Amino acid sequence: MKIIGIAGGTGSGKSTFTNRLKAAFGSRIAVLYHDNYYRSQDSVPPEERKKVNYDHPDALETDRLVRDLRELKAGNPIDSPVYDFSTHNRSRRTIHIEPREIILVEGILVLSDPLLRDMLDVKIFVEADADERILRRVIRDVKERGRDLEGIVDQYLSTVKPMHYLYVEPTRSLADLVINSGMNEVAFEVMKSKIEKWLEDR
Ligand SMILES: Nc1ncnc2c1ncn2[C@@H]1O[C@H](COP(=O)(O)OP(=O)(O)O)[C@@H](O)[C@H]1O
Ligand SMILES: O=c1ccn([C@@H]2O[C@H](COP(=O)(O)O)[C@@H](O)[C@H]2O)c(=O)[nH]1
Repeated sequence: MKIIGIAGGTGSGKSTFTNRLKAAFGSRIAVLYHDNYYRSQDSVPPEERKKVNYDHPDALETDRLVRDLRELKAGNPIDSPVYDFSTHNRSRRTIHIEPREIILVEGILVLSDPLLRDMLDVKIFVEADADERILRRVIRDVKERGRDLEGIVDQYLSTVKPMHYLYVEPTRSLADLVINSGMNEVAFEVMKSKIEKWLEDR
């Protein structure tokens, strides 16, 4: 089994790149989203949840993600948690994931944790200018994550931006490949060929 990590700032194009690879290989690839491993906020009142720093590594249950990857590597299926951004909380649902030859792991901080990073066969960092990333985030968070403009701006300035420069950006230098867009055709072809080769060789 090969594990590919896809990191990068919010709105950089990680999901775009991940989804393109997933679409090319279908059920031969499984995807684990680090976002789904945000900690449960059951004990935090709904109004307080907005103030949590979701861009600090401690907000994520990365040790569970590492355990789940180890299970998949050992040939066992897992039940991944599912996170609901509209309520800032883990949902009651889980996603059953069977072991696959290729696993993609996507999230802003997948290159930050040493245990997780050491499990990755390829480390990718997707970059994009900060202004483009925040503009994309505004549109996405309003349309898909039930947010309002004021809340997005407050959160961006208080936590998302400072944490990006503290924890996300420094992992760029740990990547094997730095790509300038999730739509980058050359990077897509390179990764597609690499995955095809892995699948042929097994
Ligand atoms: N190169 C691009 N050009 C235009 N829009 C893009 C590009 N990359 C991503 N987007 C759009 O920006 C939004 C955020 O991209 P996404 O891949 O979800 O980012 P991330 O997963 O890194 O947060 C999505 O609506 C996506 O369609
Ligand atoms: O309850 C939450 C949990 C996370 N976030 C934000 O999500 C992004 C990471 O997701 P991307 O898809 O990479 O943008 C992170 O910057 C957190 O701030 C949230 O808003 N609420």
